[in-house]
Amino acid sequence: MNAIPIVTAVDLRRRFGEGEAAVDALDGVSLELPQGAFTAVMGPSGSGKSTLMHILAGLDQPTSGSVVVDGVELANLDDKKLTQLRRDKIGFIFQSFNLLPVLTAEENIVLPLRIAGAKVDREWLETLIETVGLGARRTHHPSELSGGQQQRVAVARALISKPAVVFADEPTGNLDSQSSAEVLGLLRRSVDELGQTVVMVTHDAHAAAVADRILVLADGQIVHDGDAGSADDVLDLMRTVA
Ligand SMILES: Nc1ncnc2c1ncn2[C@@H]1O[C@H](COP(=O)(O)OP(=O)(O)OP(=O)(O)O)[C@@H](O)[C@H]1O
Repeated sequence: MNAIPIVTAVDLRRRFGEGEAAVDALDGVSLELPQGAFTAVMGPSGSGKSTLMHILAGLDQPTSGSVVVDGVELANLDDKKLTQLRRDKIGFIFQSFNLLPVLTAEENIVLPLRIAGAKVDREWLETLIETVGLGARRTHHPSELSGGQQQRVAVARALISKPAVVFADEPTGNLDSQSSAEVLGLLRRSVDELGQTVVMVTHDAHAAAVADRILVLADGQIVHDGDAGSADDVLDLMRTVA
């Protein structure tokens, strides 16, 4: 594993609300995500997983603490520069696919580049379409695709700009087990074959076992950080720490 951190967070705190109603969603989280690693983030509902992802991806600001993505301190960026950084360096995959229904699979994949006014690297597009196994369905619209196929389009869309890091928030949450396995296999290959850095929130031990490393959050703090191991190892881990 390459040791260069693509994402570094130091003492992140995020408080929602004020006074007696205040919730500390993150309560002092520090971490480094090395390049070319697949990290799963687990933990009980309400432990701060989504809040952490949103802050690492520049979608939400911490109450205190710092985030550096690919050498850039997010707190130093104005809105325009932050939007640009998210566009250039970060890919997202959501539970609900978030594809545009009026666009074909291929048009959805290249949409981030079109929005940015950036040129489409045709060779890379072909590689991605091939890798995600959508060659025969590139002109289909999302309504003509299965959930698994839609999520594969979303994975290709997240990778099209060759981002420094891909954040996936429960990417298999809406999929059956076979489609889940396909999407997880795809994320795994993006790490192994393309050197992609991937961070994935999941509740599923089988999904987490595909990662290299597992972070477990509880009450806004990291309570475990270690190698992923097998699905049974992950289940044991969740029983003991969360
Ligand atoms: N916008 C908000 N306003 C107020 N409280 C919030 C907000 N977002 C999150 N919280 C609170 O912060 C805590 C952490 O929420 P978060 O969504 O990060 O947890 P999670 O681990 O992702 O949960 P889940 O697994 O259910 O998605 C929770 O107590 C939640 O109610």
